[in-house]
Amino acid sequence: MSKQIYDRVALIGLGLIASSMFWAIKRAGLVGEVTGYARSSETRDTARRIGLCDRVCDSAAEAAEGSDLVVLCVPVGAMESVMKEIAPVLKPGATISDVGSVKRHVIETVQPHIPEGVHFVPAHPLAGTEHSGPEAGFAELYDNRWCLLVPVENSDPKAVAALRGLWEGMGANVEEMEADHHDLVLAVTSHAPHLIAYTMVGVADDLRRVTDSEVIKYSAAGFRDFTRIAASDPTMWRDVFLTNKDATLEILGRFTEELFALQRAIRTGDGDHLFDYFTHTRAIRRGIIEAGQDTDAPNFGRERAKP
Ligand SMILES: NC(=O)c1ccc[n+]([C@@H]2O[C@H](COP(=O)([O-])OP(=O)(O)OC[C@H]3O[C@@H](n4cnc5c(N)ncnc54)[C@H](O)[C@@H]3O)[C@@H](O)[C@H]2O)c1
Ligand SMILES: O=C(O)C(=O)C[C@]1(C(=O)O)C=C[C@@H](O)C=C1
Repeated sequence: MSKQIYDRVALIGLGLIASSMFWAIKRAGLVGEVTGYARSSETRDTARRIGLCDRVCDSAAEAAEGSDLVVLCVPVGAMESVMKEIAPVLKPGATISDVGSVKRHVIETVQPHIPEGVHFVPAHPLAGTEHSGPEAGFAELYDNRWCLLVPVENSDPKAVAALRGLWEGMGANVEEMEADHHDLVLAVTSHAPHLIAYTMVGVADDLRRVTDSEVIKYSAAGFRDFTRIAASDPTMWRDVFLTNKDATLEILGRFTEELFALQRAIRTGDGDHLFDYFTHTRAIRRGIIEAGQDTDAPNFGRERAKP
């Protein structure tokens, strides 16, 4: 039985996420033809050179025309303008999806431009690395990782089912989630942690210790992890914070309160507070492991598997 889910899929924006999708799609033979478009001619040239996409097009509209599924893989702040550009060429019955890290903003800016008869099923794969661009992708990125589908009101069940099939075929575990809830959950699990990592590395640099070779040489795993995360793409993360403002600010507010409490405990020598707090957080980590939910990037850094 054929595993093919769509005849033609267009990937708009050929970076880490789109290139990983392409290799994963090819690995499993999920799509007849994959077209692709990126804004810069340099990226399009690179894509052609490494065989990323069956056909690399010179405009988003050319890539989207005739496609059964178009996936917007650009930074969240660029989704609306791409959607406006491709809207006139979409074929009736096609599905528009995206991979943006924020969902409410994407729905508010993209949905108004979806033509009558075209389906819209936003999505977000919870997998990535600090690398970006067309050469950063690899087929295993989504293996055993979550992909959240965030259907809008009146999303066509068949369009949702087909997209679910595509993500499952790429190796992901799929669940559905409501947009505001998604944005709050991601503010806790991804957005605030990234901001904290950016800050920590910035603070260390202020102290002129990051570039000190001894600090790098002897830095413990915790700080190394911060520097990895703080190397993530500036455009992508600028857009995430500007478009998930409320949830991120709420979580950062709570974070600051907890931090102040810990700061006070250190200043006043309140060892009980510190011990109880760390005992509580250790129990959370152990609970995650016992529930089999440890998502420590098992696929980070693997070689890209060519189709
Ligand atoms: N990197 C991650 O860890 C991760 C994880 C999940 C979801 N996402 C989301 O996926 C999307 C893409 O992220 P990525 O990591 O692949 O980024 P990336 O920087 O690797 O790639 C983005 C691509 O989009 C192109 N682009 C930017 N603006 C464009 C425009 N206006 N028109 C056409 N192309 C344009 C860039 O040239 C680049 O090729 C973002 O919305 C991001 O929030 C990222
Ligand atoms: O593994 C990483 O480097 C990531 O930052 C991936 C990560 C995350 O925070 O978990 C980053 C952004 C996303 O939208 C989804 C996944």
